[in-house]
Order: sequence, then structure tokens, then C-alpha cells
Amino acid sequence: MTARTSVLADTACAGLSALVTGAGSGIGRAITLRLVELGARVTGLGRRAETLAETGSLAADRERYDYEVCDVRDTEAVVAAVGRTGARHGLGLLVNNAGGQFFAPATGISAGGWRAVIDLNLTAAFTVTMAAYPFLAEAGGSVVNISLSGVERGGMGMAHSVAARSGILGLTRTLALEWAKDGVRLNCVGPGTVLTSALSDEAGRHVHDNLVARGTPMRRATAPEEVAELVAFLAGPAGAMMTGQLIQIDGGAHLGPGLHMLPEAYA
Ligand SMILES: CCCCC/C=C/C(=O)SCCNC(=O)CCNC(=O)[C@H](O)C(C)(C)COP(=O)(O)OP(=O)(O)OC[C@H]1O[C@@H](n2cnc3c(N)ncnc32)[C@H](O)[C@@H]1OP(=O)(O)O
Ligand SMILES: NC(=O)C1=CN([C@@H]2O[C@H](COP(=O)(O)OP(=O)(O)OC[C@H]3O[C@@H](n4cnc5c(N)ncnc54)[C@H](OP(=O)(O)O)[C@@H]3O)[C@@H](O)[C@H]2O)C=CC1
Repeated sequence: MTARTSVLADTACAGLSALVTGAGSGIGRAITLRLVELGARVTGLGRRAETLAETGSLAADRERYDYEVCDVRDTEAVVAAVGRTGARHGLGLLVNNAGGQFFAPATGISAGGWRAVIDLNLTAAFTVTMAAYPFLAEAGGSVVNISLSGVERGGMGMAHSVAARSGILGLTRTLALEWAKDGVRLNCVGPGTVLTSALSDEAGRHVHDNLVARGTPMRRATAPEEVAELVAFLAGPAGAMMTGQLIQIDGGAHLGPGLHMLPEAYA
């Protein structure tokens, strides 16, 4: 079965100003393109100008897209880039999507490997969110953190990443409490397998034979556009009473055998 993803009204995000990290590829690009299509203006953020510019060339209205080249692990650069974006356009939505990991059993993760993944998937999201807070508070805006399916149950081969994303869930729920007084909402979206080039390159046949075929009750991967539609829903007026939630968009993977990035998990 294919995904029918475009269900929101054409103007669902009109007037919204958004910052999307990791907008140059995969899920972040799909989120960016859909937000622009729905009337938002978006600043994409990532390390590579070329891919960020390419996202702009695909946008429904290029005038409502710009980008900042920035490593989310560089606190000073993040504060400057988010500050410029907020001052220029305001900020009604932050999507913390930049992230990733390598896949290894916990015994194969060095201290440096642990740090790299925690820095990227937990600490950097904290840094970006804190830099965005004054602008989000001014706009009564929201944050969507892109997490992982199975964050509450574990996933073999992803100890560092699941730990980081569990931290993000705790952060999301805590800030949802602390910032409700400002009208700022925060939610997590947990995709299952999404066949972006990043995942396909990394895991190859394991993804098709196990994560999709055996690990996903709905027997298909999540489309990037499905994640994008959910983000737009949460950001717009329909999501106005949703905060502190984890919404898993994974074809039921977190209910079933789960998505483990070690082939032997399926033996
Ligand atoms: C739930 C559904 C299942 C699928 C879930 C998830 C899917 C996805 O997220 S799709 C995206 C997948 N692709 C990626 O995530 C690619 C991005 N990955 C990275 O950029 C790196 O893996 C990174 C997160 C570690 C960041 O890289 P960087 O900071 O450049 O790190 P270094 O290369 O300098 O290495 C730091 C540290 O990590 C050790 N390391 C790196 N790769 C591996 C590996 N494959 N196995 C074991 N260890 C690894 C590396 O040796 C360094 O450690 P030390 O030498 O001890 O410092
Ligand atoms: N694909 C999947 O199956 C799933 C993915 N996810 C998560 O969804 C998110 C997007 O994944 P996906 O689209 O597949 O992967 P991609 O690798 O295509 O996207 C990651 C994006 O993040 C950016 N990025 C990475 N590191 C940094 C950094 N240090 N500073 C700034 N930007 C950075 C990259 O751009 P650049 O390199 O130019 O900086 C890239 O555009 C990730 O958090 C991923 O873990 C969750 C569940 C499943």
C-alpha cells in the first residue's frame, strides 16, 4: 500500500516562520518542502551549503526559504545562526531533525563514539532549543523533536542513540511543563524505518529484509512525507492542545518485534 500523505488544508502553516535542522536531505528536506508548500517560511540549517541550497531549488516558493550553514555541535555558531534567523523572521516552529548514529553493539561503542552520538542527538538539540526559546516565547511557537521508533523499549545496535533520544523525550516533557506559561509546546515524533539514502547506505539489506519485512507490522517503511505531514499538523492550529507527546509513526514497529540494527536480533 502506498502512502497518501497530503491531507492538511493548503494554508495550514500560512504565516508560520520555521527553523529546520538537517534540512538538506532526507526527512528534514521533506519537512521543509511540505512546510513551505503549506505557506510557512523556512530557514534550513546544516553543515553543507550545497544540499541546503538544493532543498531551496525544490521548494514551492523559493522566496520563503533560506538557509544557515552551521554545525549543531558548535554552540557559538548555533547561538549566532538561531539569533540571526529569529531576528530576521521570528520563530514559530523549531524542528530538531539533524541527527544520526552508527550502528554497533554497546560493547563496540568507545567513549569517543558515545560522546559523538550524545553530542549530536541530545546536547545539540538542547543548544538549539535554548537559543530559539526567546523567539518561540514571543511567537507562542512550538518545537518538534525528531526521535526514533522504540525509544521507550530499546533497540539493539543503538544504545547511544536510544539513550540520547530518551533524554530528548525527558527534555521535551520537562520543557512542555516549564514553557506552557509562554504558550510554547514541544512534542517528539518517532519515525520507524524511513528509506532515506542515509539509512540505506548505512544498513543495506538488513533494512529491507529485517527492519521493514520482519520488524514492521504494517510491512512497509515510513515515507518522509508522512513524517512531514505529522510535523505540519503539530505545528499548526490543529496541534494547539498537544504538548509533551511522543508520536510514533512506524507502522506499529514499537508494538511488535522492534527495529534492531543488529542482524542477529532477528535470528
Ligand atoms: C528505529 C529505526 C531504525 C533506524 C534508526 C535510525 C536511522 C537513522 O538515523 S538514518 C541516518 C543514519 N546515518 C547516520 O546516522 C549517519 C550519520 N552518522 C554520523 O555522522 C556518525 O556516525 C556520528 C554520529 C558518530 C558522527 O560522526 P563524527 O562526529 O564525525 O564522528 P567520528 O567519525 O569522528 O567518530 C567519533 C567516534 O565514533 C566512533 N565511530 C564512528 N563510527 C563508528 C562505527 N561504525 N562503529 C564503531 N565506532 C564508530 C569513532 O571511532 C570515534 O570514536 P573514538 O575514535 O573512540 O573517538
Ligand atoms: N531514516 C530513518 O530510518 C530514521 C531516521 N531518524 C532520524 O531522523 C533524522 C533525519 O534522518 P535522515 O533524514 O534519515 O538522515 P540524513 O542523514 O539524510 O539527515 C540528517 C541531516 O542532519 C544534518 N546533520 C547531521 N549532523 C549535523 C551537524 N553536526 N550539524 C548540522 N547538521 C547536521 C545533515 O546535513 P549535513 O551533513 O549537511 O550537516 C543531514 O541533512 C535523524 O535524526 C535520524 O536519526 C529516526 C528514525 C528513523
